[in-house]
Amino acid sequence: MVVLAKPAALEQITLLRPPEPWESFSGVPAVDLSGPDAAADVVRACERFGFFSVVNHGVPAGVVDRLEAEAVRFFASSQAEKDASGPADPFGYGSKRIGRNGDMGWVEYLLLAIERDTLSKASPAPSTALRDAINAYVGAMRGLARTVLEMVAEGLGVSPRGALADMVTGDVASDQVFRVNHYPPCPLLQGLPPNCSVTGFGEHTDPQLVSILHSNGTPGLQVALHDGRWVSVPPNRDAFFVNVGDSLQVLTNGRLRSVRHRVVAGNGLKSRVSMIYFGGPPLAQRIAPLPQLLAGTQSLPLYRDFTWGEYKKAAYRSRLGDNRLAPFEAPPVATPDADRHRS
Ligand SMILES: C=C1C[C@]23C[C@@]1(O)CC[C@H]2[C@@]12CC[C@H](O)[C@@](C)(C(=O)O1)[C@H]2[C@@H]3C(=O)O
Ligand SMILES: O=C(O)CCC(=O)C(=O)O
Ligand SMILES: [Fe+2]
Repeated sequence: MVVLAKPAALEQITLLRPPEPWESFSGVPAVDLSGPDAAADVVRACERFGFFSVVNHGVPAGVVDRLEAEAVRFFASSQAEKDASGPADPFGYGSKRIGRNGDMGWVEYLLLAIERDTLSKASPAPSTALRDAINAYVGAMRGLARTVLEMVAEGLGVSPRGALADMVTGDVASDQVFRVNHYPPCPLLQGLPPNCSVTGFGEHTDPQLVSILHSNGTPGLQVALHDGRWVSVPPNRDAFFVNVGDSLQVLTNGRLRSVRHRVVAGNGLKSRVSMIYFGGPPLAQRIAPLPQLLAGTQSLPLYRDFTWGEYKKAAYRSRLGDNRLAPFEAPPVATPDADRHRS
């Protein structure tokens, strides 16, 4: 049988989205990390949205600006130069294909593995300047991830305060990933109504504990609220955005829920550039509802125990939009009432 490759133009047309209202959401919680109530504010934001921005975070603007400038330089280089760092499998330069299972987006990216606080030697090194800028940035993101996870533990009453943070930034080498995404303006949208868009990065949840995102001033990120409504997140160059990931959902037995999010590329002239640090634990880390959060409550564990390595393997076999936690949910407990109905 001859299998015909899907023509590129067709692939692009399937990324076109029907016109939709772009409701810019003013309700994204902004947590002041230097404030006295930061821990409680972080937990409240995680419970309500699984998503929030942080300000007064202590990350020098120069670290962010330097990486953004190097990233822009990399994506502006020739296709042959970029392809020399690819294909992303999973690490390296990728264009339009996201993951290995058929997902596509109007995006090009660098996906890189981090070892402790530097770019892994196995990751491609596009240029020394980019590598140095990434290392400085990732060092800052590890610090921010630590602060946020310590605040989550404190706000939830989990001790020690470093219990969650140590999973990502502790002594044992953890599974951290770093991604720089570039969403160029899409020529398919020229001449279409202004509320038309293309899928930049399809809807999904992040598998790790937390992800920390920064973007330039171009909008495009949308998050799903708990009532299912999708809203656009106004960009803020001075802030970082934090996503609760699937693993933190399990560790907190569903009290914090991972946020579904996506990126749409609109009809504007400006590219969107985003950089995201994904804080995952060591492969052998057991992921299960924390006993401290179950003690003294009527709650049963909603998930069975698994290791991050098992979850990651399953995640990388899934499609972007899949509910990756469903196969890890605990089987329903038989109650006398349920038994009566069965007999
Ligand atoms: C389609 C996929 C891309 C992804 C691996 C997966 O099979 C499902 C999860 C995806 C995701 C989403 C968050 C991060 O961007 C990412 C690096 C991750 O850890 O999980 C991507 C994966 C990827 O791009 O390879
Ligand atoms: O590029 C963005 O703003 C978000 C991308 C994203 O969600 C991801 O890479 O997992
Ligand atoms: Fe994501």
